[in-house]
Amino acid sequence: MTNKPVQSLTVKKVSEQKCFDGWHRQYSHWSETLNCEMRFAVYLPPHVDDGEDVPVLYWLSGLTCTDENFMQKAGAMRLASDLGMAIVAPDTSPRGEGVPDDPEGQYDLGLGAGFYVNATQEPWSQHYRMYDYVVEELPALVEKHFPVCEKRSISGHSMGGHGAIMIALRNPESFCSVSAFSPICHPTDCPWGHKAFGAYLGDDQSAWKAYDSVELLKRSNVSNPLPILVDQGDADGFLAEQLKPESLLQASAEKGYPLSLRMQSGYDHSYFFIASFIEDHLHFHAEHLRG
Ligand SMILES: N[C@@H](CCC(=O)N[C@@H](CS)C(=O)NCC(=O)O)C(=O)O
Repeated sequence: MTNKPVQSLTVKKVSEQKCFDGWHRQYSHWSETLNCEMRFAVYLPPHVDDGEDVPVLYWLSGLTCTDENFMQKAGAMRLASDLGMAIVAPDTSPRGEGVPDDPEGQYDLGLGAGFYVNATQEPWSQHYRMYDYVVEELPALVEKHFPVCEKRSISGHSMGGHGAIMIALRNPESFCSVSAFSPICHPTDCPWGHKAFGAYLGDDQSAWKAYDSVELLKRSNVSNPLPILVDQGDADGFLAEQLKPESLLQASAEKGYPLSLRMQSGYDHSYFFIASFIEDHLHFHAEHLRG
């Protein structure tokens, strides 16, 4: 049994490294939303040591990741330090004893595969509420414990790219900009989405649409659109079957919603691709966070 702490919204520092004059830290905390102990990572630029409140970029990772993949592989911290931007990277699912996993042990359901939705089906619904965690609990924790201002942007990769675009389209007032690498653009129309949404949300596919970026874009308000930047490698092995950026592009064209989709020649699905373009994304967000 997990020991549930009496006080919510408390955090415990579990690691700390100085990096480009700022700090990379990991924190653990009890999540009321996910009903388990969680860990997240934060990069704080040197500006916070001078008493400045900084804007935050939330980063959502893909299948199999934890809070560590982005921080260790993307190479984002040098520029985040220069730009005075904090980065917060949560885990990709609830974790720990009593949290169910895919009965078949596959990587694309259960642990490491929360898909940023609120599960409604057994056995998932007690813990798999990553939508509420990212939209509500995590920002509340971050804004309570770190010297950040209320300016937020969001980005992510693959399953996390789906999470970033979907969450931003559902909460446009909460973010200044959104970007994604290789996002799962249309989860209601690909095998990863069918497997996860079927398990977490049930067989009624009308319930899936609330978490599908293409469906959300079709229904979005274009009068004040959020800036969206998407990078996609054309040598990505998941592109045709799972990612479907052409569906997002078509919805944005039909709706008249501005979207910048850049196809990048020769790049695959890995963090080598993310590392190659992360600085463009940080500059993009910095521009909109400043505005
Ligand atoms: N090839 C992986 C598929 C999962 C995958 O490619 N995960 C991506 C996100 S969808 C990732 O970022 N992996 C971790 C890493 O590269 O550090 C597998 O079969 O386990």
